[in-house]
Amino acid sequence: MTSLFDEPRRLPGTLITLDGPGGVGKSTAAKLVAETLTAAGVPVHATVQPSRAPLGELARHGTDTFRGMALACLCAADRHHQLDAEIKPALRDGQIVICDRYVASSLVLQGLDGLSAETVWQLNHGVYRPDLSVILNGDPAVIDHRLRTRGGHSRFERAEDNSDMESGLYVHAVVDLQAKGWLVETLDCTTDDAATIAARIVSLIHRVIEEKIAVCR
Ligand SMILES: Nc1ncnc2c1ncn2[C@@H]1O[C@H](COP(=O)(O)OP(=O)(O)O)[C@@H](O)[C@H]1O
Ligand SMILES: Cc1cn([C@H]2C[C@H](O)[C@@H](COP(=O)(O)OP(=O)(O)O)O2)c(=O)[nH]c1=O
Repeated sequence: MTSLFDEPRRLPGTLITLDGPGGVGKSTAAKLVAETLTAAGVPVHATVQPSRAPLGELARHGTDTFRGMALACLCAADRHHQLDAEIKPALRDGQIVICDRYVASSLVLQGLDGLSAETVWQLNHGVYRPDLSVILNGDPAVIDHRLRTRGGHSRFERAEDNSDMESGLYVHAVVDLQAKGWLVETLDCTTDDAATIAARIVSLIHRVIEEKIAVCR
């Protein structure tokens, strides 16, 4: 599908995305990672998908209304707009952008609605490839316990078998992303606490930045 010709120009900043089943600990980890990097004096822009712009809020609060292709288009449109309006400007500015959910979430959630991966990739054609895509996953029973304790935020998260389904689909999404040339790291979040998970993500980010600097030398 996507040829190298379509690959958007790389920007000075670093895009790190976090995806994984609802309740696995993405938002908690994203917050801790941003706090750790900020405390170390690193310029960080923390953001979420769907975005906090009107289109994103429509998707976030509209999972009972919008399904299938409609929700897929809404999330993809919000992602393209957020890239242009918010993420790429921060990357041009040299910042580290930590994005809670990205294309892997669409592969999994829109997949749960019956869309093929090919359709999801078509709608996401030309999106900026992250410098690192982190997938948080783990034992579905543990993730389900966290999710039920916190409470489901969407139609997907309220489904009884959500953790089983999402956890399995993220394993497929990793293979798909890697086949597209994306750098992906999966972290098992079954037993480690949130601070440990965040520290592991921070060290992955440092490694990615060091490799970028080495390539520029
Ligand atoms: N590593 C962890 N171990 C145990 N509980 C966690 C961990 N990470 C997050 N939690 C808790 O699990 C729940 C879901 O976390 P959250 O960050 O909201 O998940 P997500 O953003 O992936 O839906 C929250 O109550 C949070 O405090
Ligand atoms: C990013 C994304 C979100 N969504 C939908 C389903 C998600 O549950 C919903 C909201 O995201 P979610 O991360 O659950 O929001 P929050 O935890 O902040 O309430 O948006 C998709 O369907 N596809 C996507 O690619």
